[in-house]
Amino acid sequence: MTKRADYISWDEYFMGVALLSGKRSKDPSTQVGACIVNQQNKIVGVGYNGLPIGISDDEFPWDKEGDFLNTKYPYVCHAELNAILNNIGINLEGCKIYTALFPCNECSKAIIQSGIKEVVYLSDKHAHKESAIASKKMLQTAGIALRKITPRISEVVLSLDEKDV
Ligand SMILES: O=c1ccn([C@H]2C[C@H](O)[C@@H](COP(=O)(O)O)O2)c(=O)[nH]1
Ligand SMILES: [Zn+2]
Repeated sequence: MTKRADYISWDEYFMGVALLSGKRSKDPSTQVGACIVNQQNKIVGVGYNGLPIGISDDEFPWDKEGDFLNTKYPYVCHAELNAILNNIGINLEGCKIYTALFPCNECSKAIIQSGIKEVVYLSDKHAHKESAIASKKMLQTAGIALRKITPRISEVVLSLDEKDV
């Protein structure tokens, strides 16, 4: 037998893990997942956007508009920050972070401080916002590589049917 040719690339694998993690998010508008990978291509942290531990995602708002305190924005812990905080207890110096959405300025501060050296992202849908502009400025000044990926495949289908294993 010859080996499979249609296996997914490292980028597709790690972005896929980030996206799968994002499926845990309760945010009705934007589900973000992030996956941190070390220099040996080992996953060392994952996260998604969600409320901090102990804060009920049924009691706090998920609205985007209205009075600030009645929106999700002051409460949600972002995917990239969660991935950093959830890491397996190592120094993240030299790691890469895969994230579905280009990190905001607050996540970028945490990325820089943690020693992560590359940000790999899929969507930059908030590029026009001041937070994204500030974020790029900080990441570029800090010498962090930014790479938008365009996967060869548009989806990865996962069957949970035991017969497909
Ligand atoms: O760096 C980021 C930026 C945003 N998020 C999360 C925070 C929110 O839950 C959504 C953004 O909501 P919109 O409805 O698109 O404004 O994404 C994140 O995890 N990381
Ligand atoms: Zn953020």
